[in-house]
Amino acid sequence: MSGVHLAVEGAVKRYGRATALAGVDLIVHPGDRLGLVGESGSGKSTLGRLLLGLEHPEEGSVLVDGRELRSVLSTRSGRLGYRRRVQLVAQDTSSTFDPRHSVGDSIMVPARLLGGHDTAGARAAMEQVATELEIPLALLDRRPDQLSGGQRQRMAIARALVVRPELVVADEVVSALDVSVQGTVLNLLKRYCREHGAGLVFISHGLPATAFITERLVVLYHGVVAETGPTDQVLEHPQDPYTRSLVAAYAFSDADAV
Ligand SMILES: Nc1ncnc2c1ncn2[C@@H]1O[C@H](COP(=O)(O)OP(=O)(O)OP(=O)(O)O)[C@@H](O)[C@H]1O
Repeated sequence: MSGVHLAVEGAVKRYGRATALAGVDLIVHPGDRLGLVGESGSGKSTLGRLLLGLEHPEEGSVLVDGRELRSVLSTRSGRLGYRRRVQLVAQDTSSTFDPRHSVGDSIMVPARLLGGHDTAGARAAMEQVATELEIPLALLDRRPDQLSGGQRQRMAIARALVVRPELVVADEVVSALDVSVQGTVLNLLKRYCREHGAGLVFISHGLPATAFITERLVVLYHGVVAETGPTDQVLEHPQDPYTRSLVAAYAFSDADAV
């Protein structure tokens, strides 16, 4: 796997009068496990959508392997290629799965469309990824409403990983889960990235989960990058006042939990 190199340069994104991103620079190297943290409204999800090419900046650019993402996505083959390489796992699994179909059927859609598998190949790819994610195969026949939140989240990860993406953008994927289930989901995601050399952009409010799974942190504050650096370094020696307050709150809630 060669890996995806993404560069965001001077990205500005506004929604009406709200400025979600006010000039953001960011590089995602192949195989990077990067955390995007910051308070609600700081622009994390917007930046994630820019990386996925679901939206484009009004100013500045997003480059994939040195090419403008917008132009890569302008052709059908470019879109399919990029969707195969870069996959989103969202928190809201209700939009990931069609309530009328089994989750297995939904997982086979990208396997066929993006992975190029026929039906038998898509089934084999699905069963392989389910096994990797420790999903009992019988659960694949269930509809989404017949699964627990944790099971559904794991299925959403399976749907993203079935095409063997080189980069996974995970937006608040564990925030709604019990702490015990969070650990399992984080471990499975981390294992995929390690075993396949895949990159990860992990968007989260939760510093403990982000610290566990990432190697580098980008702290967003009001649509700008307040601080960036190796995860351990940022958490142990935060330089920016906002990062300090974020880390202090984390240390406090950690002490609280003991
Ligand atoms: N589709 C949209 N329409 C209008 N405003 C939006 C839209 N998406 C984001 N915003 C605004 O842009 C700003 C950044 O939002 P964004 O969702 O990127 O932040 P976030 O850090 O991911 O927050 P959260 O953690 O709450 O998801 C906010 O002020 C938000 O209200």
